[in-house]
Amino acid sequence: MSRVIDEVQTTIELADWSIIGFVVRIRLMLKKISQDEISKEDLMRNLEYAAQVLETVYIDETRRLCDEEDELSEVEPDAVPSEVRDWLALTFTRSMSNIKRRGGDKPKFRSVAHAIRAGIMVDRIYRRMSSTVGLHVPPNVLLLLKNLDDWSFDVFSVNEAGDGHALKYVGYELLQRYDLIAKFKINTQTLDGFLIKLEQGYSKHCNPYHNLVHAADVTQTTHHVLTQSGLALWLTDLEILATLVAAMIHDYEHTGTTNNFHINTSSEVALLYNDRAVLENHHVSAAFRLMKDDDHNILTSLKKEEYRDFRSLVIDIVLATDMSYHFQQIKNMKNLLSMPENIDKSKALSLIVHCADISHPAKDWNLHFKWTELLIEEFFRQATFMTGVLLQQGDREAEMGLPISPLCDRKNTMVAESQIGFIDFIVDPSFQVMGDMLERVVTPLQQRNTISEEVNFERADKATSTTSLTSHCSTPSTPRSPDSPGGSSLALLNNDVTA
Ligand SMILES: Nc1nc2c(ncn2[C@@H]2O[C@H](COP(=O)(O)O)[C@@H](O)[C@H]2O)c(=O)[nH]1
Ligand SMILES: [Mg+2]
Ligand SMILES: [Zn+2]
Repeated sequence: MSRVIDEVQTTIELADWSIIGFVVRIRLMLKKISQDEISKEDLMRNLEYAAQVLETVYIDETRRLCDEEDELSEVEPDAVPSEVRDWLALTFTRSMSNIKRRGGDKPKFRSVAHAIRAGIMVDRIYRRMSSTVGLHVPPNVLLLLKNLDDWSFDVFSVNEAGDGHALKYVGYELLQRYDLIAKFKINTQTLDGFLIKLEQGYSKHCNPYHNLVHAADVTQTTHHVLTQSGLALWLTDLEILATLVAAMIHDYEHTGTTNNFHINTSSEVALLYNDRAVLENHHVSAAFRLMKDDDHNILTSLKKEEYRDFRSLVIDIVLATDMSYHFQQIKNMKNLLSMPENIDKSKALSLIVHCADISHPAKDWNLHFKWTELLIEEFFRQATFMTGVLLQQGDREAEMGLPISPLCDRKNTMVAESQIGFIDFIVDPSFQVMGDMLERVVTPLQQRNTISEEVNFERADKATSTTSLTSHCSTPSTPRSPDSPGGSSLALLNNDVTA
């Protein structure tokens, strides 16, 4: 048996890459089919490729083994799972019979043994590949994820359909759509572990609002802005990864209490971070600590410099979600926009995530209403960080002789009025500035893109009169494809974008 395994191992090494490519293609196809995203031509091309790989592997394997003794007795057919056996029957039987017919012989028992060995080989490869192939996403979640590009994407439904794993599914799907899992060689098991740990951190304090659903919501909204504005087209993969990860972790291990509450009660974290951006410092620090574990380190393929840039951008973005920095942030961006200088990349991305963080009042009424109820509930019933006793923050503040925080007094809070204030003074101005910033950054790039495309069209027209027209629109509805431009996106923003 061990000799058979050794042989299979050798074959795996020889056939590894073509089979890996084949398995990945099959998995991708399955996913695309389930999402109705594959054309007939693509499907046929991929099936043709799969058939070629299988035939080549089979023929090589058969040739290599044709002089050996029949070793079926050494192979345990039970070791081959039924799906693999079914698949073998469908795929290999015809090739085998063709080969046999060519030789004029009857099919030999040995061929069956080879087929079973090939089955074991594929099964082993599949098992090894399971750490790099996709996570299992339930079909009803997949269906909902079709709307992932929408402004009013219903993250609550995804959470429900996904058994409370909205962050895992939204996070995974987005990294997949931008092809970041492949580009940064992120091991799927590690990613799974990382996302699960994030979800656990978000669930630590049972917050009605600052939980994993909010993190998924902010990540999806960030994605919407990046893609619908066209900004993603000019970002590097590393910058997109950093922005999405920053959105995912931006409230990690939120205590369900405000920064002011931490400061007023001299909590451990307030002492640790000297009353400055207390929660935000904790979110980002705890998340990087998590990513230091081998089992949760999704950044293993990053070079030293890449890691440094990634870390710096994530820290900037998360710290900028501190609401006490809001007015300063808006003022700084307005100043930048009034000057001809380039827009700083980290400031642009920080503003996008900050806007995503306060975006629910700009979404469908049902979503906004739900978020508001949850936030108000959290303001009312704050679990204390230090004692674990469930009390209203307002009650605790009264008990401790502290002034009661705005919106934390269940009896005296006027929800509608305070929401109008929040929308008029915080949300609306933020979105105005973000719109101006996006216009300033994206428009010149779009113009340049259109001009260069027109030049290309003219050239192409001269070369051939049958050139088909393609879209000039540079605002994508889905993330850019792996081979679209973007190698030095933010360098472009920094160096080239002026008023
Ligand atoms: N009064 C309201 N405040 C809101 C609402 N939605 C969000 N917020 C505030 O913004 C911050 C966002 O930062 P986060 O990282 O903590 O999520 C949040 O804490 C609230 O203070 C709202 O509808 N009304
Ligand atoms: Mg926060
Ligand atoms: Zn938040």
